[in-house]
Amino acid sequence: MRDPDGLIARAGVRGDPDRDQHFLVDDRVLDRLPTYLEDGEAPRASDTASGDPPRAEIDADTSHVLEIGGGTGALTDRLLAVADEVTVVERDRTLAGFLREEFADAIDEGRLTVIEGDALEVDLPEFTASVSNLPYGVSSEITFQLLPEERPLVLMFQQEFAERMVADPGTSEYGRLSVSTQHYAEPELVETVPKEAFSPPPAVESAVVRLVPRDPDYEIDDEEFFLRFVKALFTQRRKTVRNGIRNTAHITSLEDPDAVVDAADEALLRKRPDAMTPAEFAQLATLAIEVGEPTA
Ligand SMILES: C[S@@+](CC[C@H](N)C(=O)[O-])C[C@H]1O[C@@H](n2cnc3c(N)ncnc32)[C@H](O)[C@@H]1O
Repeated sequence: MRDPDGLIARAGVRGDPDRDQHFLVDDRVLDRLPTYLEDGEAPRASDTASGDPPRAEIDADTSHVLEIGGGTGALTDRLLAVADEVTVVERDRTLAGFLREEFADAIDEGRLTVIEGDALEVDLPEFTASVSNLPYGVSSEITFQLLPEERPLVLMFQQEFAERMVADPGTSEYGRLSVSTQHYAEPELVETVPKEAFSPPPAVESAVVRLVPRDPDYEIDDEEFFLRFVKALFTQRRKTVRNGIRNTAHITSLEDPDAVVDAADEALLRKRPDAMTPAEFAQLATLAIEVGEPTA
C-alpha cells in the first residue's frame, strides 16, 4: 500500500483546514476502513469482546465503491485493493489533478474515475457502497444524500456528530440526527480516531460510523412529513410532546394541531421528544397526517 506521508509529499500540498483537508496518515486506521464493509466480524480498534451489542450483518457488494473527498489518495489506494471499481469525488483542483497522475494505471484499466467537483453538486454514479473520510463542513448534507440510496456506508465524522447519529432514546445525545439516521440505516460507531491520525490534525476527535441500510420497524406513508415532524418536535426539546405539537405548526404545516393532541395517546403526549422512540414518532406522525390537516 502507498505510504500516506509519501503521497502528501508527492502531491506537494499541506492540508488546508479551511477547506476541510485533514489527510489520514495512520496506516492502521487506513487499513481497517475497508474491512468494515465485510461481515460483522470485521476487526475494530477497541474490540472489547463483551458488552457490545451484536453488530448488524453486512457483506457489502464492493463492485463499485464511492469515495467522497479523495485528498491525496491514501484511502483511494486501499479501496482499489478491495473494490472492482472506485469513483472518487474531490473538489480541490490540485488534489484531483494529483489523483489522476498518481493513479493513472488504475484509470487506464477502467477501475478508477476521478470526478473533480463539489460532492453536493456533481452527479454521483450508481455505487454499491461508500467508504469516505468526509469533509466535516458538509458531512451532514453528504450523509443525507447518500443514506436514501440504501447502500452500506462507512464514514468518518467528528466524534460528537457520530455519537449523536447512533444515540438511543433517553440519552442526552439523542435527537433529530439520531431519528433521521436510524430511519434509513442501522448505525454503529465502530472506531474512534484520535486527532494525531490526521495531517494536519483536526480540532476534535473523530469516529467511524458504519451504516447498514434497513427498513425501519414502523410504517410511514409520507417520509418527508415524518422527518419534518421529528425536526419540529426537537426544536421544543424541553417541552412535552403535547406542547411541542401545538407550538410547531409553522414547521409541521399542520392546520389543526389541536386535533392531533385530542386524538393522541396521553402517555405519548406527556413525554419529551428525547424519550420518544422512532416508532413512537412514526405513530404520532401518522396520526398527524390523518387528523391534523397538513398543508404541505
Ligand atoms: C478529511 S479530507 C480526506 C482526504 C482523504 N480521503 C484522506 O482520508 O486522507 C476531505 C477531502 O474532501 C475534500 N472536499 C472538501 N469539501 C468537498 C466537497 N464539498 N466535495 C468534494 N470534496 C470535498 C477536501 O479537499 C479533502 O481532500
